[in-house]
Amino acid sequence: MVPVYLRERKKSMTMPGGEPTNATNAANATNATNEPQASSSAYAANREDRAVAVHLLSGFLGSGKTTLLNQVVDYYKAQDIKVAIIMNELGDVNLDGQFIEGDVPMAEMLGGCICCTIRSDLGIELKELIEEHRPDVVLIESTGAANPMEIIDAVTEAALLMRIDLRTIATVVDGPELLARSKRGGRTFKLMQDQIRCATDLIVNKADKLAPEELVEVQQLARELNAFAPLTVTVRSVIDLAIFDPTHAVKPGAAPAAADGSAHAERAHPSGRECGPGCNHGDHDHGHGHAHEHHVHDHHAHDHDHAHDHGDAHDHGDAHDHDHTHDHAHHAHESHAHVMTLTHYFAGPIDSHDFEELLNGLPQDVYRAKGIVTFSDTNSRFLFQFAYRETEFIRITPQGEVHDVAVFIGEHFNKEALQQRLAELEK
Ligand SMILES: Nc1nc2c(ncn2[C@@H]2O[C@H](COP(=O)(O)OP(=O)(O)OP(=O)(O)O)[C@@H](O)[C@H]2O)c(=O)[nH]1
Repeated sequence: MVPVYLRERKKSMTMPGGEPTNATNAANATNATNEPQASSSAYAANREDRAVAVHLLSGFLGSGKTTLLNQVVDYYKAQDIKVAIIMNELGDVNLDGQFIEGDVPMAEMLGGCICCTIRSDLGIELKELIEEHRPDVVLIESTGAANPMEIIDAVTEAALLMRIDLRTIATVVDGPELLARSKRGGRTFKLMQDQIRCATDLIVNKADKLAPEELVEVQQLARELNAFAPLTVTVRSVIDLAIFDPTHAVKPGAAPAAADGSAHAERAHPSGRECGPGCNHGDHDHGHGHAHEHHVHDHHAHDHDHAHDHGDAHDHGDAHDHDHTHDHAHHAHESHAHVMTLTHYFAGPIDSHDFEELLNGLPQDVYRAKGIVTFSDTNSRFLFQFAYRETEFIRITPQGEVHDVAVFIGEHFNKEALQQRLAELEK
């Protein structure tokens, strides 16, 4: 048995697209070619005078955030726009970051989630990154388990310390997974809903895995949660990257024109753009420049709204959080405290068939895994990606020292049993 996909790693992480559905074709047909805008070089020349644009990439585990991030990085590099990255992983290793080219400054925030356990570090990381590297743009890729509202808070708080401008909250929606979770309910579905509500831009990804009628259903679901954000249906997160263009003007205190050219209402998001009705920041009246002063006083209101925001009858995870003095970080953590990780470092090469068998037999509760493995039978190293029962193997030739490691993410799975199975592979 040969691994499902074997592909040579390209220099960039951008993946080739799958077979798009008709709907995706239609959506992508409206996309621009992602050619740099003419004014970008002039923009780069004036970098000392401006606030640093910050874009947040949100979306559930394995939805396609890194796939998007790699495209955005390439887009910036082609325009001489200096980009820096903050990558946050629940596990102890940053596998995605290993394939970002070395000249892109990157801060790794590992072993916790920036929306709760290491939230206070985000401002520090941002400040250090900006002071040291003076980027034009910072991309923040949060963990898929993060509640974006908390990250928005952290970024806007950081704006008290430095000139930054939160422009975009792009939420990548795993189309098939959203659909499946919408039938089951539960905390993960609630988290996905929060991520959609807070988006200024919605990217409904993995359209290649949806039948046309399912695609319609997913779009309706997303639209019910967030009627304002421009929505693009994608395969491999391929979108019109103009929303990330730093010359893409954002009028202070108001939503800019959408990527599709439509106008937005005046209700202000911390990014200056529009978000869904359940996103508490819609009520904050944040605008660029003066938004942040108001923000720190609004935490009680935020907690209050968030705690009462139970669209999901099955979800009792936050039910006790009605106490307004409740700690912010703890509160955020409640929304994904059920998500757990296991990081395993391999002692040596393993058999590819045995490993594939292990992945295929993972319990349903493990919904994401990724890592680097060396196969004894193929004598090559591979990056593997396992997202919702689908596995990809990509042949890699890492530069420098890279460990063989696997990170598993899921809910209440039996860590010991999995650890034992992994150990057996090494025998
Ligand atoms: N079939 C299909 N697979 C996709 C698509 N987009 C991304 N993938 C695959 O889904 C897996 C996860 O993609 P990533 O971009 O790493 O997802 P992520 O959101 O960054 O994942 P985390 O960092 O773990 O939260 C990878 O194997 C991708 O190649 C898509 O449109 N269709």
